[in-house]
Amino acid sequence: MTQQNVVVSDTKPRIKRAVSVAQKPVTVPGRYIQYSYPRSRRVLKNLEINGEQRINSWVDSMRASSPTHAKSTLSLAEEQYTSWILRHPSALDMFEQIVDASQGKQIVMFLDYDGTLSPIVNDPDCAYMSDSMRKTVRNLARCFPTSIVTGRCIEKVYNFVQLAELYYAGSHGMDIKGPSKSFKFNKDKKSEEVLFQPASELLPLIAEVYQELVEKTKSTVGARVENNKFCASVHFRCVDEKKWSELAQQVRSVLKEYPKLRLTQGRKVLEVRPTIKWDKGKALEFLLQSLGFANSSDVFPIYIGDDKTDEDAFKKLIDRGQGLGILVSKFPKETSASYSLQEPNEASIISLFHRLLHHHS
Ligand SMILES: O=P(O)(O)OC[C@H]1O[C@H](O[C@H]2O[C@H](CO)[C@@H](O)[C@H](O)[C@H]2O)[C@H](O)[C@@H](O)[C@@H]1O
Repeated sequence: MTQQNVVVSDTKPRIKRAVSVAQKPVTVPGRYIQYSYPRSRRVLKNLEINGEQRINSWVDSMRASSPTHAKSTLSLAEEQYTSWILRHPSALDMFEQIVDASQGKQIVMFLDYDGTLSPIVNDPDCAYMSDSMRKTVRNLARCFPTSIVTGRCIEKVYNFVQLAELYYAGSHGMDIKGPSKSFKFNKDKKSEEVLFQPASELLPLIAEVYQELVEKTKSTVGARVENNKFCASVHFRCVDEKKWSELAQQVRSVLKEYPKLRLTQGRKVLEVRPTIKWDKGKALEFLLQSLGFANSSDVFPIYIGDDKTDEDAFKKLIDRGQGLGILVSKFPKETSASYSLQEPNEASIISLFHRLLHHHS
């Protein structure tokens, strides 16, 4: 089994790493500065580590994030929060700078779903988006090409979002669809067709591993496996913390038979996905290309996300030297996003969207 990016957990205030890493400023068009982590650190983060060791460290990191453990690090969190927020200031506080940087450029919006457009809840089937968020995203899509980029499969996320005018990149970007031809940003005017499925030949394999994961984990109370078409998600949120190691081992024991699949970590979830080099960052690039901005310097992509998997998109923006990433997080976290938005995310995200719309009108 190969593994990458198995690093972040849900609520853990990862202060020490977040503030101790020396960041290198990267100038981007506009008046502000983005920060990126030194290459050696990025390479280090992506090193594949022995599976067993990795699973143990992941479970340890989840334990440390549970409320009882988190209390002991709270004062540290408070102390160091100020330092983190200086590096990743609130996108609302920096709104004028964002507007200045995007001047004369086409803003293109990329939005993660869970934890960004909808609150994190125990039951993944109940992660509803509010009507006010839907209305605001609809308005946003009238002004700027807008995509949902999510770990969920397109069908599920569409049921929540219900906006036909958006682009959707489901299964961590492995299933990309465009909006119907009636919408103005669909330049090709080809309606609702599949734009890209880079791992389509692995569909039967994912279906098979999903069934095996269901079977293997059924004895663990609270465990849940979600079929996300090109990925499968094993949820830990409702499992007794004492059983997390056991559940992680169950997942690992299934995965070791599937060299074409790998494991990544999200918020109290392990995600099984193809080993192909495709992620939310690649999906962002693909969508920009589909929109006709492949080599354009007149585009300003804004990506908003809350999760480890969104970091690939934040990094892609830094590599392109365009636009900016906004991390939705209550706690300081190691991130390649330039700015932050804090929970309750709905209020702050809607407020940011309203300000963008107001400025555009
Ligand atoms: O890329 P995203 O849109 O952020 O999707 C990532 C995963 O999100 C969902 O799980 C997360 O949200 C659930 C509902 O709030 C929560 O119960 C779970 O603990 C979180 O990990 C979704 O269920 C997964 O399939 C997505 O891959």
